[in-house]
Amino acid sequence: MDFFSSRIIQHFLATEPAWLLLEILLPITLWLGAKTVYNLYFHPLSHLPSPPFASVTSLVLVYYSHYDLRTETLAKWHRIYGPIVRIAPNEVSFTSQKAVKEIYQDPEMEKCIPLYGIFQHFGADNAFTSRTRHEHGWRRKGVADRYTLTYVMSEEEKEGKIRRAAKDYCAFVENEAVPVGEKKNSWDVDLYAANIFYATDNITSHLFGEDLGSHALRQPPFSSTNSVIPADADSMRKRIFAHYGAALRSKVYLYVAFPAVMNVVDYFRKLRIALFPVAGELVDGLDRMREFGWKRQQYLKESKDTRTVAGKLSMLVDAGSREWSDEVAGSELMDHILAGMDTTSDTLSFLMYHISHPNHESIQKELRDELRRSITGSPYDAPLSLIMGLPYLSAVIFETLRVYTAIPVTLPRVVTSPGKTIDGISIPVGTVVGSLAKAIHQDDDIYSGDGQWPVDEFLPERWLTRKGINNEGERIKKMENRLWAFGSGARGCVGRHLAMVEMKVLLAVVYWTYQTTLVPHTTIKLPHNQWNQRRTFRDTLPFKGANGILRFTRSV
Ligand code: HEM
Repeated sequence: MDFFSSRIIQHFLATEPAWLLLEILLPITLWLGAKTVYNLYFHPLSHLPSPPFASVTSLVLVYYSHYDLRTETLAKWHRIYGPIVRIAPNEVSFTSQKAVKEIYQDPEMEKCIPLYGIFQHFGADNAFTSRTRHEHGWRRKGVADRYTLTYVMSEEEKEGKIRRAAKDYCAFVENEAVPVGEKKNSWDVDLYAANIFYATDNITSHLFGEDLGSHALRQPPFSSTNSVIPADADSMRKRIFAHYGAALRSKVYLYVAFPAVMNVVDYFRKLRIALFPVAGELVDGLDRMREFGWKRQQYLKESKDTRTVAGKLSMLVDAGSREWSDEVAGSELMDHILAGMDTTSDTLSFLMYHISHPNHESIQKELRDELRRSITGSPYDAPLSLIMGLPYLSAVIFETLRVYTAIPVTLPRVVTSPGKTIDGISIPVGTVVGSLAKAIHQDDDIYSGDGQWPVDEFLPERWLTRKGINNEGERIKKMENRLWAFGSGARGCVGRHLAMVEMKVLLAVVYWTYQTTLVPHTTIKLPHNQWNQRRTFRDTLPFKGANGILRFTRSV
């Protein structure tokens, strides 16, 4: 070793700097050149269409991701290059229905780790982060029965928790938002706050029961000496605002582009958690939510109320099953909290913002007319089945999920079995493949109604049956089947029915009661920076630079 290093040092001292530089740069250049030639001409994916440089280096995608342009760029590439695009040397994006089926319904496809690993909690995987179908299947089975449409509907019909949360929402608007004018019928509302409080109260009450829910919209209805039950709504609100840390989540693209490097980063993250379990994670805003979930789960172990998701999981832990432990159950519950907060509230925010714009007044009017026509008494007491069946309300939500998909990005999977073909193309083991809702939802054949409704416009009427035209039911069924806002296959969204019930109930109550409009100028200072910080809002909102305030005026 000494001999070797002294030879290197001698060589280093004896060589002209220019030559030295050449000696270093030449092998690097040759290596890069060889890799470029390989990627362009000899790689098994080299025959696929690809934008300039994308098939040579992942840095092209990293560049677009860094500037929040990845999703838009991929959708554009698909428009130019067709349904199969090689978007990086080792990554292919697909949009056809056949491909989506072959990727997301194939149990041998694995989740792209370490990307999904960053959603682990308490050092444990959950259904969402599980890599293989074996790791995923039993976790999903443990919770799935608490999220079927029948279960969600019958719980709501019996308990009315979601409708109570909608009532809390209106109380929040009228008691806590900023009043406008003298008439006492108009309020300027921090839309992000109202919607995320609503979504969080709902998912936490579904997971832990109403008493142990987050109570962010209204003060807890009772005083309690139990430290698990929040003493006031304010502390919960602060927790919610802080949950979306800048942390690793905003850099997810690095996990796909540089898995080896991110594996090292991940190793140290896991080491920290292993050394300091639970408390080791209490380092950012998200950890305060973790603390919230963990405490409730521990508390619920005593109550044995198996109607809630947490109660059901406690039962599985108690039953001594090999797989379920406190940490695994905690990780699952925590994932549901996070998965149920932003997605549902962002969708609501996009929708409400869109229909509050002066150009889209007619959509809001049509929605209100339908609600006023159909719901005769108080909207809080309207039968759930009536709300769920309203065609225009459904159409507006479907169109929002299509145009402003809360998760519009690629859902990456890794090919693990040799001989895999997708859309007729043979894909080597180790390739990252995926699809993205943003591109799928632009499918002209499915969504344009033979050119009547351009796919890049927000037109709820595409979801309604036209009079005097045959096969309208079939046309709409096809659109619903192609709608990919909730993903698909065994790993598609488990909470989709809960989300749909929450959204329909809130929109029915709000648009029965109020008219909402944009507020171009406001002096209100928001107690959070979500409108600037979050990629979803920065990229997706129809009104970039939106101030986040919506005016609610009681309808006469
Ligand atoms: C509008 C609202 C929602 C949207 C757009 C949405 C979207 C999605 C999507 C696209 C996936 C698939 C991710 C992937 O394959 O990588 C997913 C998975 C998931 N979602 Fe949702 N979601 C919503 C609401 C909810 C709610 C309310 C919950 C409450 C529990 C929830 C829980 C989950 C879970 C646990 C998974 C992982 C499922 C698994 O891997 O087995 N989501 N969601």
